[in-house]
Amino acid sequence: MLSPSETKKSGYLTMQSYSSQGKLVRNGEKNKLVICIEGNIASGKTTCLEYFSKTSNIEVLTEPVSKWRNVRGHNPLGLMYQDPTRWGITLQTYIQLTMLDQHLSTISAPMRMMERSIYSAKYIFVENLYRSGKMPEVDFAVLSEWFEWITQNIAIPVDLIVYLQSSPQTCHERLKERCREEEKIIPLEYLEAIHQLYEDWLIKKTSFNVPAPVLVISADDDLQKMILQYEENREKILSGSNV
Ligand SMILES: Nc1ncnc2c1ncn2[C@@H]1O[C@H](COP(=O)(O)OP(=O)(O)O)[C@@H](O)[C@H]1O
Ligand SMILES: O=c1ccn([C@H]2C[C@H](O)[C@@H](COP(=O)(O)O)O2)c(=O)[nH]1
Repeated sequence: MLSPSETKKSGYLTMQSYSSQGKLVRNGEKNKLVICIEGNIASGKTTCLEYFSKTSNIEVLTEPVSKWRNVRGHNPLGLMYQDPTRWGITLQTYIQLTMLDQHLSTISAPMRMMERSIYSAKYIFVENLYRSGKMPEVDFAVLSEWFEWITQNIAIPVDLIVYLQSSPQTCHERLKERCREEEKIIPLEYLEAIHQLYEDWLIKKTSFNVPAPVLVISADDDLQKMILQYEENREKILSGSNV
């Protein structure tokens, strides 16, 4: 066990020490803001991040989808959509790892905006697979044990969640337009289930712990109107506040 003053170096997980709550924390990044952009598939998260990436002093991290489509020559994202019962745990284990990797990576600017989080991977996507009967109970139990160990032992600070709230119909249209090969088989009902889980988590706050204040932005508008909304909310977002 490390004492509070000790640090450990292991690749990118450098300079960690135990905080007063007994969690591993990253040193030297306490004053940096972390904003997570959350929302349904194709709600416009990447487009939003692209817009804010033009602002100086912001580091933008998009979801590592290319890794999820190619890990050592395998495509766990595609496999999951083809056979969720068999491959759901494979994809979600890898997503949990890659999201943890992003949360723990060194922040290169005063502020980080990142796409989704380790929290939505578990509370939305794993939960959806399990509730829809497509993830065996043992797979859900193993993933849950991993998630609980991680969140109980490692500090994963988030200062603000920006929720791009969109109708499942809008997302379905945009998803068809984007035309990602693996996602061609996603039916509207899948997006409706993801939407409901997001609403219960971030709006009703009835399902799981919400790790940060939530700023809700309606995301059904066209791009021009979205930019107006981003400008209206710029100050709140950049100060990490929802009021
Ligand atoms: N406000 C918008 N109006 C119309 N199309 C949009 C809008 N925002 C994004 N798109 C398009 O919808 C698709 C999904 O957007 P994207 O930003 O990739 O979503 P996400 O990252 O949430 O999955 C892309 O083809 C993108 O160009
Ligand atoms: O935990 C997760 C996170 C994402 N996915 C899937 C959903 C989409 O097909 C892609 C990327 O999501 P975007 O909303 O387009 O960024 O990954 C998942 O299955 N599980």
